Parts: sequence; structure tokens; C-alpha cells
Amino acid sequence: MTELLTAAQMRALERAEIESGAVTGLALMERAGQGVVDAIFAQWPELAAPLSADTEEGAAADVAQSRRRAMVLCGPGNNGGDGFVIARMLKARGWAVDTFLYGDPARLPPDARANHDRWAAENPVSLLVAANVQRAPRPDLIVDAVFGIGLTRPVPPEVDKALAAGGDGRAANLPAIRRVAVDCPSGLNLDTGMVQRGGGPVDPDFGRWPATVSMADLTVTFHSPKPGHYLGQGPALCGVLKVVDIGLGGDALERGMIGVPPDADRVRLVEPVHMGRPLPGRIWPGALIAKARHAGHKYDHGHVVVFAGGVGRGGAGRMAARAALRVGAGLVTLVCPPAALQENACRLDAVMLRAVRGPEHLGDVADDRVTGFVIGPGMGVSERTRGFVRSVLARRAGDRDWRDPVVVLDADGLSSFAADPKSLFEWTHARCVLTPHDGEFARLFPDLAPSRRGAMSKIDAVRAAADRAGCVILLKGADTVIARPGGGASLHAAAYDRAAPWLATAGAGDVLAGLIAGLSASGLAGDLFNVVEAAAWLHVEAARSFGPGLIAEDLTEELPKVLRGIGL
Ligand SMILES: NC(=O)C1=CN([C@@H]2O[C@H](COP(=O)(O)OP(=O)(O)OC[C@H]3O[C@@H](n4cnc5c(N)ncnc54)[C@H](O)[C@@H]3O)[C@@H](O)[C@H]2O)[C@@H](O)CC1
Ligand SMILES: [K+]
Repeated sequence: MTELLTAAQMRALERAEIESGAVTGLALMERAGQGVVDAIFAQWPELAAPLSADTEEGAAADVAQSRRRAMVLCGPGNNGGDGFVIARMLKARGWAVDTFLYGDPARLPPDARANHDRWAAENPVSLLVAANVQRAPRPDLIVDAVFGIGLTRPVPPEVDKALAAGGDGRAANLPAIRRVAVDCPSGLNLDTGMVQRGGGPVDPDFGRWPATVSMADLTVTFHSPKPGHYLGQGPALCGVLKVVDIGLGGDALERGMIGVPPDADRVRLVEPVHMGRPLPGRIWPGALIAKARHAGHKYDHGHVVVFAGGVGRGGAGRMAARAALRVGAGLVTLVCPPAALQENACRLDAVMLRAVRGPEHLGDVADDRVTGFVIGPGMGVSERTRGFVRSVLARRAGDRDWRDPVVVLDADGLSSFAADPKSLFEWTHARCVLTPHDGEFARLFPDLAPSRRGAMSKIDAVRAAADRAGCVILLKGADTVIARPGGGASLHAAAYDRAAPWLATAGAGDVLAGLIAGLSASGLAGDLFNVVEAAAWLHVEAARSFGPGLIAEDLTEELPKVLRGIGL
């Protein structure tokens, strides 16, 4: 899986490399600039040719001259330094380049200053304000090198206006201006994926500090992607994301990345990739699917018990149960209130069915061979639900360690504790997985909800929640974050070429809960955190495989195809 580095980790890596004498900051900046230029021509090969009046694009632009033109917008830090390298390289390829700088050249950091001075010795540099940008000739390409990982506060209105002025589509009949962002579209926080909304002065044109960022068509980042490329607004703003190698070390970073949970201070992207290379699916996530590796009795693959709601509310539980069975649990039992027995009996075959009156009767149906529970979907917010949750969480290790059942708590199993989350956390344990969506998360961890957590990233919020609950937490979303107590975290992004918009459908979360329970049910399953990662990946893979028109039931039925597709 790919390591995601925070701004601080990226800086530390760069500093260590420079201090070791392996490379200079100036050399890194040169490689960064080269990487962006290479990525531009890889993305838009047509830009490598001079603009010609013979082409449709050239005719539309009514070209006065055939030279391609770039507008390079530079900021006050090393991101701006990259911009001056890119300006020089494009000019060397025959481009006309207009450069703009926000801030005082004398205050640029040394490497950026060196590249600015080298450029400014032969070329004019204008102040980065909207009026100057608007006056400049229309470019083929805008390079946004204003702020990168060094962004510390909202983008000032004058810079925001200047950034917007560059791409305001002045002539609607002209071909689009391509926009490349260096490290990130300026204003995007790469630790959080958020565009900071300021509480600062009111600008007459923009109102309060603008919370907009000009979207890029292509974003080129260095060494490793950052969490903000995948979290929150990141994917919508970055366009296509390219990561370029600038020769920083860090091979050791992926130590132990397969089969073990991430280090406490690390975040990784859940994907079948190791050290930058694709992994065969049968190795990951295939190796975590016990049934694919070991023959055995149905009990060897675990027994999952899923709780269903009352009359007319059983669909969620049934979908979770079927998903658990499909993904490999040896047997699955749905338990429901007696009144709902007939309804469920009409809908189930391979999934077994038992009626249970209340928590005190749970022992009648769930013996110590039960290896996993799913509790919450469709159950309703009630004292009855709380009672079942407590009685399930109280069942700890049987005679064999692996019989220590995994408990997946979702939906009403979580919301039932909104009034007193602490009374849930007294019971949650290391074999427990909470799978809230944003609303359920806010109910259990109000101080960690987006509206209250301030500058804290979603990843750090889920880490704090996992510490508090003492168990694995998966916070659902297009940017799904998984964290465990102690700090290790993963991000699963249904974004870029893994976008899965059809997954935003009722019941999809119930299927995910079932997948987690089904995958972890076997005594041969891997570490629980890794299994949760695999479930999140398979869930999105099934959605992508089915495609448009997906509803939750389809996820489970698509799973065999996905499993075959990864080589099982
Ligand atoms: N760290 C690394 O390993 C490398 C970094 N490189 C480039 O350097 C960048 C990081 O450089 P820096 O750390 O200098 O950071 P930036 O260039 O992103 O920005 C820092 C500067 O912007 C100012 N600033 C931040 N937010 C502001 C705001 N809202 N309004 C006005 N000013 C604001 C800061 O005071 C500082 O002067 C990366 O994004 C990347 O483009 C590359 O050259 C290659 C290697
Ligand atoms: K930028």
C-alpha cells in the first residue's frame, strides 16, 4: 500500500535527505520542476507541438504566433521556487512564459530565491494580482505554484482573485486553458483535504475570506501522495493526480506494509500496491480471505450471527448476513424478534434463522462457536438494542483465542448510545469494529465531528475516536478512514480512478458490516485491522464492478465475480 505523508513528515524526510548530504535542496527543486514538466507533456502530448493555425485549436485561438504560452503563478515559499524552475524549463522548450509572484522576492527561502533570481535576471516577473493576470496574454497552460504543503491559513482574497482570473474563461469559444497544480491546488490543505474558511476581513467582492480554490486539471505531487489529495475536497480539486519520484529515500517507509497494521504515526492508502508496484490480488487482499487458502469444515470458517430488526425492518440485517456468507463465513445465522420470524423465513435459505425474544435469551442461539456478530443495522434505537449490544460485547474469549468473537457495531447499534457514549466504550474491546457514517460518528464523538474539530484532520479525529473506544473504527465516506487504538490509520479513497458514486445507496453500509464480519470470522483470518481494510476495498471493488444502477443487494451478488477477478 502507498504511504501517505503529512506535510510535517514530507519536510522531515526532505530535511533528513539534505542533512545526510545525499542531495541539495536546489537539486530536489530542480527534480520537482522537471517532474511537473514531464507530467504536463505526458498528460497533454499536444502541448509538445507548437500551436499551429492548421489545427482546430490553433484556428480557434486565432494565433498571432505559434509559440505555446504559459502563465506561472508563484508563491512566497518553495512551491513558488518550483514554479520558477518550471518557467525556465518551459522557456527552454520554446514557450512564451509570463511569471507572477506573490510576495517579496527578497524574502523567498534560499532555494526558491536562487531560482527566482536566475529567472528574473532575464525575464520580467509581475506582481501576482488579478489586474496583472487579466492583462497578460491568454495562455495554453496555467501553472499554480502559489502554495503547497506550507499553507498555514486561508488564501488571501487578492491571491484568490488572481488565481481565479487566470482561468476565468474569458473567451468561451476558445479551447480550455489547462491548469496544472504544483503539489496541490493552492488553498487545499494537504493534511486535511479541506479548504480553510477564514474568519478574517470581509472582501467587497468575495464576502468573507473565500473558501474556494481554482480546480486543477492535473496535480503533480512529489515522492508520495499526501492525505489531502484523497480526503474531503481534495479529489474534486486536484483533477488527475500524478506522483513523481524526486529521488528521496524512504524505501524503509513501507516496512511491514503487508499483513500487519500500519505504524502508529503512519497513514496508508488501501490499495493492492507495494513499493509503488501493483500487487497480484491473490496476495492482497486474497491472502486475507481464509476460505481461499484453506479447505476445511464450515466451522473452520466461522459462524457469524447477524441481528435483524423487527417486522418490516429486516432488510438491513438480511443484506449484512448474505454479505458475510458470500465473503466466506462458514455459516451465518440471522436472529430476529419472534414477530419477524415469518417475514425473514420467506426471504432466507442459506442464511439460518432464529427468533430471540431478548438479550437474556441470546445464549440459546449463540454458543461459543460463534466467531462474529453484526449488530445494529435496522434494529432501531432502543433499550432492547443497547441490551443486545452489551450482552454481545460481554462475550469474550471461549476456549480458543480465535473464538473471541469479532463484533461489528453499526447503525442503530451505535446511535442507541448517543445519549451516553461512555456507557458503550466501557464495553468495546480490541475485537470490536465500529462502522459509523458521519452522523453516527458525530453522535458518539461530538467533539470530533467536523463542525467541532477545527483544523484536526478526519484521520486524526478517527484515531482519537479509536483510542477512546479502544477498538478499530471505520468512518465511512468516499474517503473512508480506518484507525485503531495507538494511532495506525488507513485511508480508502473511492476517488480518481476508483470513484464509486453508485455506492452512495441505502443499505451499502449494511453490506460492508457483513463483509467485515464474514472476512474476520475465520480463525485463519489475518489481523483484524487488515481484514477491515480488505473489506473496505472489496466493497468498493464490487460497486465498481457492477457500475451504474447499483443498489445494495447487487454488491453481494457481484462479489463472486470480484473474488474470481483477484485470482481466487
Ligand atoms: N519538502 C520537500 O521535500 C520538497 C518541497 N518542494 C516544494 O516546496 C513546497 C513547500 O515549500 P514551503 O514549505 O516553502 O511551503 P509553500 O511554498 O507551500 O508556502 C510557504 C510560504 O507561504 C506562506 N503562506 C502560507 N499560507 C499562506 C497564506 N494563506 N497566505 C499567505 N502566505 C501564506 C508561508 O508563510 C511561507 O512563506 C512543496 O509544496 C513543494 O512544492 C519541492 O521543491 C521538492 C521537495
Ligand atoms: K500549488
